[in-house]
Amino acid sequence: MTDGTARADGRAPVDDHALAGALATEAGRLLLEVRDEVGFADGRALKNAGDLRSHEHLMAALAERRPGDAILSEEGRASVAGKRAAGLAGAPTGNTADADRRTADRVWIIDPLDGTREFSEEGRRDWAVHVALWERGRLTAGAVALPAQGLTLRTDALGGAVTVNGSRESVLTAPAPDPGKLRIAVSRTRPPAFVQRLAETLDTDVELVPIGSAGAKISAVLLGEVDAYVHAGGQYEWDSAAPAAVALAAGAHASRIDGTPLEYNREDPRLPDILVCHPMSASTLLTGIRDVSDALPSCP
Ligand SMILES: Nc1ncnc2c1ncn2[C@@H]1O[C@H](COP(=O)(O)O)[C@@H](OP(=O)(O)O)[C@H]1O
Ligand SMILES: [Mg+2]
Repeated sequence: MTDGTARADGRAPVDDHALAGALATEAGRLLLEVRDEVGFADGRALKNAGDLRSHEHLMAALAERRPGDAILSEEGRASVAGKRAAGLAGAPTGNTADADRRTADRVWIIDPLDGTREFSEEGRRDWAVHVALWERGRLTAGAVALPAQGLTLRTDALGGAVTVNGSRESVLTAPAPDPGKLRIAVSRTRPPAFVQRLAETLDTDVELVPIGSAGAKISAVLLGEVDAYVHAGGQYEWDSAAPAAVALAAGAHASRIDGTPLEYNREDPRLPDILVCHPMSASTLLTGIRDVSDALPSCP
């Protein structure tokens, strides 16, 4: 879908891929400003300001550019609205009602600030903005901005993916791993307990690489900085929708850790585990995960 041809505001029509990329990049720029304005002395204040500013920017931009679409944002849930209204920041704009979202044809699934903890730590670059589009059962577009790295990774209208660095765009293809070696990205703060056992089980040299943010970890796989991302124990649709959309478009494997597909726009947004890697590594990792069998997901 595009904006249409004749726009009163003179803006050129933009496809969903370019729109996702532009919105994630813009929100990322705002987040860099928030870091400068608020500073790092009060981590909680910085996290709250970042979450809210990015959320409000994305909600307003989507309402303007795609007014008929539903939205599921981490920060637009009723539970978050209550918490924020009670605090300093004021209540955020709410998501589309669940019943309407569940029957909508087009749903934007957004995480205004993924890796909130890392965002609040001076010098860290592993945090992201996620903007994904789900249409009638599948992810059709997605963008992950890595503002502190000056990059946005996004899907494109040809069914592939690109890396955007300022005005430069280059084709993004998931790189194959070097033989005999596997660098597995894990959460810095909540690495799944079984991953160490998995590393010992595999018949290859495994290095576990702690990185913050699901979007930054999946981007690291796509940029060849690591070879896989394994997570279990808890996560939500907004944590993985946009990076999974980009990963699949870039030719990577992205699934639950039992190999079943990642599913989005469900009634319950919990999506607790994920594996992203090059397709060449998928069966080794899925088999290894199955062998350390208590790792298999407790599906919500
Ligand atoms: N066990 C868990 N339960 C719920 N959310 C989790 C989780 N582990 C990771 N996440 C979420 O997944 C994202 C990436 O986490 P991590 O950096 O630890 O890998 C974070 O999103 P947010 O930063 O948007 O809250 C984090 O909250
Ligand atoms: Mg998140």
